[in-house]
Amino acid sequence: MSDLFARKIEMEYAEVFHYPEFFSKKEADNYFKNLQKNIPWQQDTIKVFGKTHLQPRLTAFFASNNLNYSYSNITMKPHHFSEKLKEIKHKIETETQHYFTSCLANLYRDGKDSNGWHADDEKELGKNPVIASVSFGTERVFKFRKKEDHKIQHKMILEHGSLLIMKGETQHFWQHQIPKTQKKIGERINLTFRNII
Ligand SMILES: O=C(O)CCC(=O)C(=O)O
Ligand SMILES: [Fe+2]
Repeated sequence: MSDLFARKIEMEYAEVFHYPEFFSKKEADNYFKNLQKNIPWQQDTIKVFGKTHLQPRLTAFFASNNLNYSYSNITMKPHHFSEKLKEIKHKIETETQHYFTSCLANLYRDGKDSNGWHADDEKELGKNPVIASVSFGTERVFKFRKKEDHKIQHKMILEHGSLLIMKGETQHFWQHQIPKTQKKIGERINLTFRNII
């Protein structure tokens, strides 16, 4: 383990760790530019209460196996990991000693793009999934709320170059979201590494 600073977030029935400077500013700038340009971003349609909508962000899915990832009525087929994505994955694996097969990438184009309340609790992620979430570009608010009492919330900022680890029972007890904002803001790229078996 290196001497990277991490803090454990004080939330009950959760194991959440935040590394605000997992990548240096320079590394994060380079990754942002590369990923923005080279990821094959797509915008999917999702069905909510029988109505179809465009998803409020762009996404792409990568895996080292050929397993699809399905959520919100979407099934994503994996692309192969690029060398840059492999580099990022390797650094996270070395630091955390958790290993990942897959990565869901999100591009939030501006403050109107968002990710609604959900838990990453799909069966194919296993019982207590470890999810490693890296952020590049404009910082955004990230919120948790307790599944059994939506008034119990925890709010944090995910900075350029930061890493957030969610593990243990977090997905059983908490949902998370990236809310929309009225602010005039730029793009943010998020990579969530997962183990899909
Ligand atoms: O953009 C983020 O930080 C969160 C992404 C997320 O929760 C997801 O893709 O499941
Ligand atoms: Fe999520």
